[in-house]
Amino acid sequence: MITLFTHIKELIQVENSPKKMVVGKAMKQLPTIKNAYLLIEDATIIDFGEMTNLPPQKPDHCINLEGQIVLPTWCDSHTHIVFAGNRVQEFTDRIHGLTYKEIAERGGGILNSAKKLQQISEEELYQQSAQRLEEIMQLGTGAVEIKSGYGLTKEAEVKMLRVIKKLNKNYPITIKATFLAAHALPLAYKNDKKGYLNMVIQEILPAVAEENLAEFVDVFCEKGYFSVEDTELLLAAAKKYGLKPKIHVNQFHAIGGVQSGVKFKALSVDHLEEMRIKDIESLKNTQTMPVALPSCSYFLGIPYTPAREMIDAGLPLALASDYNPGSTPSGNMNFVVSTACIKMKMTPEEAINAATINGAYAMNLETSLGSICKGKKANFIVTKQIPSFEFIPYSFGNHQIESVYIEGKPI
Ligand SMILES: N=CN[C@@H](CCC(=O)O)C(=O)O
Ligand SMILES: [Zn+2]
Repeated sequence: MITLFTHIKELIQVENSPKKMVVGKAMKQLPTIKNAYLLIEDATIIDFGEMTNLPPQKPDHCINLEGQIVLPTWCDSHTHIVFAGNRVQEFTDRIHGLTYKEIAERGGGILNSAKKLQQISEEELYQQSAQRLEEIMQLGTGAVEIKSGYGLTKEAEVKMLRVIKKLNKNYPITIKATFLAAHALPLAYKNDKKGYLNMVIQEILPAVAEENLAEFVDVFCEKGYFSVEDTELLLAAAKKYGLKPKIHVNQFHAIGGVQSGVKFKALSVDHLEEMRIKDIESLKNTQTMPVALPSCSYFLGIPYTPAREMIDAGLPLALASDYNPGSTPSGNMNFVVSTACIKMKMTPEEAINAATINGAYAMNLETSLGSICKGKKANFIVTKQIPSFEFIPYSFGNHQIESVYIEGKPI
């Protein structure tokens, strides 16, 4: 079926041939076409251009989008949306003065989520997670990465990853799975980190690979969680199974995780709230995408990733939500883009590049998503009637979405 969208006020993030990512100064450029048309066939973009150049067409459907803007759906490259219940109690504890670290040391935090997740059935976990997935699709997300890491036992990690696989099968949104058993040290291994890492490497990793449950591997490389040495041990083991690293680094402390990421050719290094000059230097001229998670900084009241410094130094940057029950109970990429502009001083052009094409790269999806390009998936957002694309981040806390198309169909 062929659908033609006409009189689009502005078609955002267009490209003639797919690029890998947008880097440094180039992030200020956001290619657009005013008064545009967009032609899709089933799930694929087949043409676009200026209305004045529209070739004669006999589409099955024709939709007039006068006054409305069209942009690619958000590519959210870092989430933990498969989780059980919530951690609202910790939210109020933090208001009363406890820190994220203190809560974790009391057995709250990731271990609290792991306990909840271990207790519920795969079906119940699927239902809760599907609800979150539907919610983010309505908010304009058309591709998402989801991590394990609230299981922390073989059974529960595999349960999480099977839920991710089932979501991928049942929903049109593109989903990538990441294996994150090294997210926290479970109570059963409280004084035996080596034992836990051995168990992850010898028992869980082969099971995950056997069922083909993940494409990426992640480690929470942080003081009090996993050291650089632990991280490298795990990345090396995962490499044997073909899992590419996407790792949590520099959230609270800069301990060398960025350098490990670069050394192991990580697809991305994520968080980066604490960046030293040498961390920025290490990322230059590499294939590793730095990923900022501004909603996490907002919710925890921790520093924002120094986006300005990083982009001005010539690095690319992607933006993602980090949707999870502890540090970011929100998967709203519209809010992420606004917050990046307001708090990190990214321009709207930079933020949109970061949340579309660079996010796609951080999931290995840049050839099929992240821009309006012939042959790419017809995943796009149609806005309400708004004055300009800058209005999207400007109107923070609201969203300007009228409809979301995933694989060519409105959802
Ligand atoms: N920092 C590690 N992992 C998650 C939070 C996990 C949690 O608190 O449940 C994050 O990316 O912020
Ligand atoms: Zn995370």
